[in-house]
Amino acid sequence: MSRKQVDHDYNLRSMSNLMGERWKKVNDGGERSLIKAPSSASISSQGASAAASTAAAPAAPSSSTGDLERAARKQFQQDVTPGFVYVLAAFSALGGFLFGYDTGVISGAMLLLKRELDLSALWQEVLISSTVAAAALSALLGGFLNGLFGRRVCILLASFFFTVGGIVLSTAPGKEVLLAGRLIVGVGLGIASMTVPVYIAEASPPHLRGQLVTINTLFITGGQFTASLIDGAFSYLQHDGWRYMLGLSVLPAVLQFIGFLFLPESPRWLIQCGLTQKARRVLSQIRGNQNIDEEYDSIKNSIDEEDGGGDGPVIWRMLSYPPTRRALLVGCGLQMFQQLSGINTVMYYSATILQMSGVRDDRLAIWLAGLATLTNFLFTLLGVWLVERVGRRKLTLGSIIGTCLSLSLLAIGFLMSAEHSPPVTFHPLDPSMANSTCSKYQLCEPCMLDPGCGFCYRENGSALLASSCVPVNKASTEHAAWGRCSNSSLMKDQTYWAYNYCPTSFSWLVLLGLVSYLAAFAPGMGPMPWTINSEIYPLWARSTGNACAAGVNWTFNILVSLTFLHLAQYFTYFGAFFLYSSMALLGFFFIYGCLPETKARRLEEIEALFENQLCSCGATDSDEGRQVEYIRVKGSNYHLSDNDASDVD
Ligand SMILES: O[C@H]1[C@H](O)[C@@H](O)[C@H](O)[C@@H](O)[C@H]1O
Repeated sequence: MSRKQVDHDYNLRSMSNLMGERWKKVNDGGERSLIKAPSSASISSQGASAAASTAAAPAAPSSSTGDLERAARKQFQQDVTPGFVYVLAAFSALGGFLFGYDTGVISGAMLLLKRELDLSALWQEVLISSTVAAAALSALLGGFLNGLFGRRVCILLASFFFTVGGIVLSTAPGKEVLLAGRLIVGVGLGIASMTVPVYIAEASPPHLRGQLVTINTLFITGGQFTASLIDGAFSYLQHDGWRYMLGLSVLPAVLQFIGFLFLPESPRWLIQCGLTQKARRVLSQIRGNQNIDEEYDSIKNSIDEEDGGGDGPVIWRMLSYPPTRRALLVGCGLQMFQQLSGINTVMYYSATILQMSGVRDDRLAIWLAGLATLTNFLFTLLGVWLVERVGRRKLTLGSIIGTCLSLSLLAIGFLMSAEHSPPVTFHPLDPSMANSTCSKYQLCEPCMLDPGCGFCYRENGSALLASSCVPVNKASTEHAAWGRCSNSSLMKDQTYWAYNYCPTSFSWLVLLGLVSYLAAFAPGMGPMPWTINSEIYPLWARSTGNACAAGVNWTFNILVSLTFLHLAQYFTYFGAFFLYSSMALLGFFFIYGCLPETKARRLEEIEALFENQLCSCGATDSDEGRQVEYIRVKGSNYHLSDNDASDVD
């Protein structure tokens, strides 16, 4: 957009972003657009004086309002967002894709791995959780690396780790090397998960920031969906199928690495490092050679004004400076509640839920579980669409309340299934005469919840016949240790082995709960914790804040996954899902009270939103977006780069 055009047109959008900071001086004559100032404490006084002048100003004649609207429309058409920022976001979000792929693919790969490498339950657990544990630690380290080397180098580093990890995994001769590969991938995951949202947020124009950062979560769920397809496809390859599953991640990783050799560093990080000329060049490149004076000055000024909260390590300064302390609490709280709402348990458990609903074939259940990842993906797309329309706060609140309700539905579904649990009617004798606890159970429910037992039954129409509770085969949970269900060739005549579910006529309720859970969680609670964290910290605290929040996400991820089966064993599935539902309810109150709206604000404005006491947001729920009002403007040469703050009279 040329400077000349700016001289003669009104850029409402830019003004909307600017007016939170100051009123622009204009010449005599014509009309003036007034965007209500944000209502945070620091800016409200300006807003108040402006409102007073609005009230005093005579209403603009409708023809002038029409001119203003036409001018604004014209400006919007000219002010198209350059495509480069989308390219940049897409290449960065490949990090999100790898996040989703690498966390999702392991469940399918494990089915083959445990057979081929004869893995014990402990090794399976170690291989699955090592990646998440490594991610938790490296996310924390990522904060330090981000500050030191910049976002671009960190993304290059993450894609390097993903590539090396993928190669190690696909060529691993044994479980020890597999573990090394999983750890390497985990390091990449941690760094990518905290860097990518920050990089996208710092490069995006304010009106698109939420949408572009949310695309990263869309890529995460896209990665999870792709992983479930690849798992399904390669599960037919009994030999070495897992090598392809785990190795395919190398492709997007290499693509991202090559892309980032050409993509620029974040302009905000460059300014922070004093590389101002380079920052200008990069900003201009990202904005498609539009006039960047005003944006550059605004970033530069706010960085110059930042005092960084005093001396000492960044985390200490963040904790001792109230606005960043509050932002950190909100950011980490959001990530914690995201995981405590049980997303990864629900996703992991979807195959079993489907088996409860009558899908008896294991492979079909794996394919259908892909439907759950597809639902998660599609509803994240809805989040991308909604985030700039309804704002982060409303989206997150709506999502968590839906999540809470659908978790209750899931819990009720499990409760009804347990209440109508089929009885054990047949007590076969253990050939080894060992005294198994399984023979004690009178119902399917407690039998299925005991990790050592499973339910073996015959089905005739809707009737269950000769149902027994027998010990599970220690080497594979797919079979019983002995008897009718010990061998697939014996499991004919409609004889089924249910290891972690019970046949039930209430499965539709559970299925309904699963679908509504994903539909509610995916647009808000899935992406918003990442999106909001990328924008709530001032630049000096951004890497550290995101590192801590990502660390909290990964830590609670592992905590929830590792405790689920124990929870289910002690409190039943009903208890476990009811607990997640209560956590979501707590999360609702936390978000209602503490999360301010950050939509359309400049990153540099957002610190002011945390100046008030924590948990005062619910009381001032009005702080959502800006309103456009009209008053008379004197003259039409409002200038974007005119930074003098002598204000409108
Ligand atoms: O935001 C993501 C997303 O919602 C994923 O589906 C989930 O697996 C991750 O744990 C979460 O951080």
